[in-house]
Order: sequence, then structure tokens, then C-alpha cells
Amino acid sequence: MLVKVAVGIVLRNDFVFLALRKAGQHQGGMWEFPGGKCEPSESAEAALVRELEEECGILVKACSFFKVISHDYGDNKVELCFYKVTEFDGEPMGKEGQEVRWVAISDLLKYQFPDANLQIVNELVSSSK
Ligand SMILES: Nc1nc2c([nH]c(=O)n2[C@@H]2O[C@H](COP(=O)(O)OP(=O)(O)OP(=O)(O)O)[C@@H](O)[C@H]2O)c(=O)[nH]1
Ligand SMILES: [Mg+2]
Repeated sequence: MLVKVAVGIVLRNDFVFLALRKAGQHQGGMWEFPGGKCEPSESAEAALVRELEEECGILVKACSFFKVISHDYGDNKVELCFYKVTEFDGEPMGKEGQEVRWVAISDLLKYQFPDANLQIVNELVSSSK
């Protein structure tokens, strides 16, 4: 089954907000852009707003669609809808106890991401140069 996921690239100046996926989760131990699965009949944008509030405690004020990436992990097929989040209320945190940090975009390649993120990460790093 294909799982539709909304993902937020939360930006502030030249930094992006990352969270560490917990050991028991799919792709546990990898860094991620916060987000999560769309509910049935929920738009990706609505899921993005909901997930960023649930996971990071921020209210998205402005976002722009970036890219859709489909990826087959074998155990799990995902369609990731990436959004750049440029304005938000509140200070993002690991609301579910996950480790989080602001990372300079130029340092992103030092972090391990799920395979589905590699193209996006490379594009972000290239555009920061
Ligand atoms: N949030 C997020 N998920 C990603 C990224 N890259 C990536 O492959 N995924 C995959 O997208 C899928 C769904 O994401 P999720 O686990 O955050 O979903 P969720 O918040 O609804 O979690 P839940 O199922 O525990 O309620 C997972 O299979 C995860 O491995 C990413 O950058 N961010
Ligand atoms: Mg999630």
C-alpha cells in the first residue's frame, strides 16, 4: 500500500529544523524533516499543519510546495510531499520526546537520512552554495 506523507522543511535563515527518528520507528535512527501520514481524505497541506503542530508545537503560517518523491522501501511504499515552511508561530521543539536540532543547510550531508530524502537533501545543499 502507498502511504501519503506530508513533510515540512522548516527554514530559518540558512538553517533547517531536523528531528531524529526513534529506534522503534520505520527508518529509526535516521534524521528527518518533521511530518507524518495524511489521514484519509486529508489534503497534504492540512496534514503538514497538523503534524508540525503535533510533533514540533509550531503553527505553520506560510509554506510552499517543493516536491513529491515516491520511494519503495520494500516493506513500505511512501509518497512524500515536501513543503518549505518559511513562516511559523512558536519555537519548534521535540514535542514527542524526539531529539531535534537546527542544522546549517550547508552541513546537511553530515546527517544520515532515509533514502527517500537523498535527492531533496542534495538539492537543498546545492542551492545553499
Ligand atoms: N516525517 C518524515 N517521514 C519520512 C521522511 N523520509 C521518509 O522516508 N519518511 C517516511 O515516511 C513515513 C511516514 O512518516 P512518519 O513515521 O513520520 O508518520 P507519522 O508521523 O504519521 O507516524 P505514526 O505512524 O507513528 O503516527 C515513514 O515510513 C518514514 O520512514 C522524512 O523526512 N520525514
Ligand atoms: Mg512523523
